Amino acid sequence: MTDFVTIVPPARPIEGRVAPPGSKSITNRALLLAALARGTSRLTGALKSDDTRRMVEALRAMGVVVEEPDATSFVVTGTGRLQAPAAPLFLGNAGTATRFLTAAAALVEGTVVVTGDAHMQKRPIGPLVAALRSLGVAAEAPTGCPPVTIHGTDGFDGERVTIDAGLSSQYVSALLMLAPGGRRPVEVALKGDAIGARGYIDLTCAAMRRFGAQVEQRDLATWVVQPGAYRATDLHVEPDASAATYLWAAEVLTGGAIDIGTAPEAFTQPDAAAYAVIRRFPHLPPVIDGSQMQDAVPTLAVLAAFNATPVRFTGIANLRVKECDRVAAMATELSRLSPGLAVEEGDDLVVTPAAPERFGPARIETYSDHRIAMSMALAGLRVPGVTILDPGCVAKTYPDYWRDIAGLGVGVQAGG
Ligand SMILES: O=C(O)C1=C[C@@H](OP(=O)(O)O)[C@@H](O)[C@H](O)C1
Ligand SMILES: C=C(OP(=O)(O)O)C(=O)O
Repeated sequence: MTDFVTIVPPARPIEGRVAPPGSKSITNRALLLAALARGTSRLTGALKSDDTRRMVEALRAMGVVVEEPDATSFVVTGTGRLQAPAAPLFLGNAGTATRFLTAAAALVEGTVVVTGDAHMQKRPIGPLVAALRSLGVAAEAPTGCPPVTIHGTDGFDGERVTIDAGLSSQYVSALLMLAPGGRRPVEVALKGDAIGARGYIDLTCAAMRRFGAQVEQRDLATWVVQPGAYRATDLHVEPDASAATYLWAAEVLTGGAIDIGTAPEAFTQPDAAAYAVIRRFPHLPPVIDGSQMQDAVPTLAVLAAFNATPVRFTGIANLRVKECDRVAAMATELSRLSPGLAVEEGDDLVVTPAAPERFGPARIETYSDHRIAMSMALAGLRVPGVTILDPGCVAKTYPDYWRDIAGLGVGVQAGG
């Protein structure tokens, strides 16, 4: 990939068809559950990107057979057990793979080291490690972030675990997917009932049920999972809702019409809730609670820059522990387009739109964060001379992003 791309504002509204890739969240859940099941599962419509490749490589390192018959399918054959890997599992900056495999490592007989790149080594995992220990799993993460060492014993005896999911809902998903491997029913309880992106827990429960697990939600903060083996199954993965937000936003920013092949209400992922907000552009509400559609916040923040009135984003404190500190990154990068366009206020992001003549060309830092790259490129649909540095970082979840928007008639000039 080139060092940068410069976006050329389209002369006309963008019209056309493009299908976003498969859901990262569902693909990585399904890959793990298929690997834990005995037998062969076929996943179609799946995402193939850095994050899912990390998961696949880790599963292969634990003895799971994963075949790739075509560009969107995985055929996963498990034996019902994961083997201890010969080397640390390196998971790049894939939060889902890192958190889900840290918990699943309790089902291995032997030691597993879960680690990732420099960014991942700054993303907290302490609450998940503490929860595993309370279930009787020997695990340690001396820095509170990966690397994590787990001494698996092919199961665990604990029956109740309380988890502080304030920093990441992925801790809850990881524990839930591990839970059927326990020797007794397991109750997973939230410390407090506040949790960002509750919809990801629903996605986890749906995937678990699809693979034959019995999981029941008792109340807003408690789930009970019965012990039992996962069953191999075939699954068609729906498109990625977070990826869809860029296309929905491109549509309203240019007054165009983009057919993404899936109706907004057909998605089961939480970020699909962003559609209703996006359709209100240029009259976005003055306060947007981003807690239940976190990965869509960078997209919405770019739209806010061209809105009729200012927008405050609340409920986004945990965006600071994503691939980068997204609250700081969006404030800094939006303000390159027009000084003072976005500011941090506590953990909120406040975007105050500027008049069109006050926007100027800018080189946008992306901090190895696919969502900063993909969202800030949308500003280039309105502002001439928006250059996105390190455009290859989109490969984390949407490797064909630049090709797809170019296919809609947007000028994407590669350089470097
Ligand atoms: O469970 C999932 O698939 C995800 C949960 C969210 O993370 P957190 O739970 O860490 O907020 C989201 O940001 C991430 O992209 C995917
Ligand atoms: C936060 C994200 O990813 P993850 O936590 O899975 O690395 C994301 O895709 O925006």
